[in-house]
Amino acid sequence: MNDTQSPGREALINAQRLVVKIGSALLTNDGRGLDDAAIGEWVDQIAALHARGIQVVLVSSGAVAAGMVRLGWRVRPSAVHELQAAAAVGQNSLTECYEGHFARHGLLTAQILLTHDDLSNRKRYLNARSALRTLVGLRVVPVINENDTVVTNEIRFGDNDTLGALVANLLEADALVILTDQEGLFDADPRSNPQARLLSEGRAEDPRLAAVAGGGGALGRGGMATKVRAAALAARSGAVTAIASGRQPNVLARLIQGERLGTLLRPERAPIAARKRWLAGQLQVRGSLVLDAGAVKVLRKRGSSLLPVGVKSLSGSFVRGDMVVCMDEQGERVAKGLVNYGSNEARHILGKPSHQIASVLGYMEAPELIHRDNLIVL
Ligand SMILES: Nc1ncnc2c1ncn2[C@@H]1O[C@H](COP(=O)(O)OP(=O)(O)O)[C@@H](O)[C@H]1O
Ligand SMILES: N[C@@H](CCC(=O)OP(=O)(O)O)C(=O)O
Repeated sequence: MNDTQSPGREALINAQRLVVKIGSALLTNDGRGLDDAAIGEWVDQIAALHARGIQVVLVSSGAVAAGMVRLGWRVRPSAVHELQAAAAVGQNSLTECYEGHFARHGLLTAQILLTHDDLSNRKRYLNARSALRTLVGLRVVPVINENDTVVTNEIRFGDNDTLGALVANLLEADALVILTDQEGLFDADPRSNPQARLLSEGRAEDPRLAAVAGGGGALGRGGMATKVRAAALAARSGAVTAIASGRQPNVLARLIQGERLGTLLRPERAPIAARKRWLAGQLQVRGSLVLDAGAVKVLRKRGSSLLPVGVKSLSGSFVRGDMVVCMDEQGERVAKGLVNYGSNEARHILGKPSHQIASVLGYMEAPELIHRDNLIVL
């Protein structure tokens, strides 16, 4: 750890998968339309993380604000149909803007518009999850927003903080980074309290945070209240949340280096424990593996990862990232976990030592079939 690193920020330093949310307050040049230069800089930062092998999924607001400018509207409408129209016009500009900037780095983007239904309906949730995982695996940067044009008032997330947290859950991201127009969460709204002090760290589920977090500005929607709630949601799957200013130079890389920037809100449980709890409750089982006695023993006694060498047979049809159940040779359930290889690939490597994976499959995704962080012993 170097001088600028702060203890407690290890979860960010080690993050392999990030959800970065950029808010309307930041994206839209004080209501003058999308801030193309600023967007270009965030894209440069995301591309730099990407080049280091860190997966980044972007949740970007700004459609309504950009659409308003294109339509020549000076005041944000309150009628839902007008907001929907503005979002439809503005989403085009937003997509175009990101696509152009990511193309400078040779990166593809994918536009994903989600509604509440997509994440609460089990089937659509799993579809969204596998589409996002596939895109990330293809090294495409997903750019997500709420599908404002088809949602009605009652079901809309409204703010993208909540959407960002749900996406962090969906992808079991290590961290949710919320970039906004303030340095972080203060002990009072700094717009109305110049004496307000920045809170550097806290627990995502601390009930006292809700009391200090107020509403949003003219362009943004949720303010800090929704960011604090988003941190609690993200914590359910073990993600830490950082709330920081998008105007800080190189903010993403600095956060990932562990620099004490913005506000860090940590999950109650250790990330791995929270993540396992989440995994246990959330995912549909797609297949099963039969383990030999040695593998059963190390899973139960040492909490080890499951290597292909300890697996005797498999059934079901699953893809990388799906949940499977592990059983002993007598049919007793031993563990559940997320596989690193789909059933078609896994079949070829069962019973084989990990150093042979690359020669059998032509590539190696990981030496283990299920990593211990993704494994729940039953
Ligand atoms: N305790 C607080 N600390 C910091 N900002 C706060 C706090 N309470 C309310 N706010 C307001 O939240 C705003 C950021 O939220 P919002 O306008 O929704 O932005 P975004 O579009 O980035 O989500 C700030 O500009 C600030 O006025
Ligand atoms: N989906 C909306 C985003 C709503 C919004 O402004 O959210 P936030 O940035 O969280 O305050 C849009 O693109 O305009």
